[in-house]
Amino acid sequence: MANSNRPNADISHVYRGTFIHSTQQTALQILEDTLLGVDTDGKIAFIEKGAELNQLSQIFGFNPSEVTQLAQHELFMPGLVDTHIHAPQYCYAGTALDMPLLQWLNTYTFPVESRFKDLEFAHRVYTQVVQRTLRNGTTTACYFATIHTDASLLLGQIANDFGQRALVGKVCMDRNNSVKHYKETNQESQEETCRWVSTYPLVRPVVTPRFAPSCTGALLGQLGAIAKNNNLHIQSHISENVEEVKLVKELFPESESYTDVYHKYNLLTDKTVMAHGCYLTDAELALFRETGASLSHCPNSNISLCSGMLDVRNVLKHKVKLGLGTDVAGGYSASMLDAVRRALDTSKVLTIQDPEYETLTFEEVFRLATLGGSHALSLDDQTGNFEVGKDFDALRVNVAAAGGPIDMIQCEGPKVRSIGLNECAHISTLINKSTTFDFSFMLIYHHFNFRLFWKNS
Ligand SMILES: Nc1nc2[nH]cnc2c(=O)[nH]1
Ligand SMILES: [Zn+2]
Repeated sequence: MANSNRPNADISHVYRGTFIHSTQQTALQILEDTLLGVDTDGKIAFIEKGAELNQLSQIFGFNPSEVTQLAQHELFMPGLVDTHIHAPQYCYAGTALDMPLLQWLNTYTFPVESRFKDLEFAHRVYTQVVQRTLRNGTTTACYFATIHTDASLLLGQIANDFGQRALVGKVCMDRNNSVKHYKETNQESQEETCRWVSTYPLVRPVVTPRFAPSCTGALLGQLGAIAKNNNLHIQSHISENVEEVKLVKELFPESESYTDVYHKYNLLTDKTVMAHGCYLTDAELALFRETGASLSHCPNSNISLCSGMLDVRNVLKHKVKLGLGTDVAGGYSASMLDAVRRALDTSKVLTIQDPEYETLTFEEVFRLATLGGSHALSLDDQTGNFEVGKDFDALRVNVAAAGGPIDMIQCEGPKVRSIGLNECAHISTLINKSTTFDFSFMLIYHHFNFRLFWKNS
């Protein structure tokens, strides 16, 4: 039995069945007939083989008859981590994808985001995005809100009330020549960020310069200082599209690169997550690695806005922390399962272009959507996989749920070793491996209290 267990913990729940997750060493580990104990604080107290039941029940003082046994077609996997999503943009997700980034921001995004001054409207949209992402299995989300502090506070409150682990950023921008009413003065942005940081009650605040073109150097420097003085997370966008990279060169001629702009203003730290990075050079990736900053790969958005394709293999080679993001509404789907599929698609397109290119495996992308995301957000001490001491933040998956998206086909054949389910709805004992998946979920969280959500939605 592993000596990392915590025998003094008070156990509130014990589950027995199949657990799948990622570790640093193994992209997808399948633990069959496994026992996992959760303590009264919602933390994992032990994870052991089913055969150890009697011994564990004595050490931890629980009754073996109270163990929750998963059915044959059920499994637990870690909650999905969306490392980059714009909560206000959920209200137009799936529309308005007919322009490249900078025109798209000016034409659709800024006018819509300016409406979030209206708290009633914000409440409606933010409730919907939190509920929807939870239903899709996102138990941790790193949100951009808008420039409005009170509406951003509301988003944090709503995520907390529904039990979603959230990082939330009040967007900062003191530069906007196209939609002039949707920006702050430098002083407002600074003062409101400080108010945001100090009044934020529950969920973690993130310092959020929208991206370099929306901020003056002065504001970037002030935000870097606020993050440093309060040891805060930072999020922004980088090198998403060619025109944007060119614009940054013009706006910040003294900087060596886009990455250098953020670095100069102390915005690249081991608590920074930057979305996209499609056009980063190897030297810029090395700077990410050096500073401990991470990237959020948002493949749906990159394709939908015709921005580019991230070479994930190269990012991994540079040992830069990497998670997946939906980037709603540049990405049209609020589902991390979609992000998994699009990440695989993009990788395969890169292989079509260059047959030597080492395509990502399903297992690697599963890891990006779970452990990779928690690592990218510096939350890997709390979530991302099933390790003793982490929160039990899990999805209970029933692949045979009545009315669910998957048909079970029983036939003779090799045992399924890989949890890769096809959207066209087969998991059969003949399919050894496939690339995409769709689940019937039951979400179980223990990170605040025991909460049970949307059964099989
Ligand atoms: N995809 C995307 N890129 C951005 N760059 C700056 N703002 C945005 C945004 O809202 N979405
Ligand atoms: Zn974005």
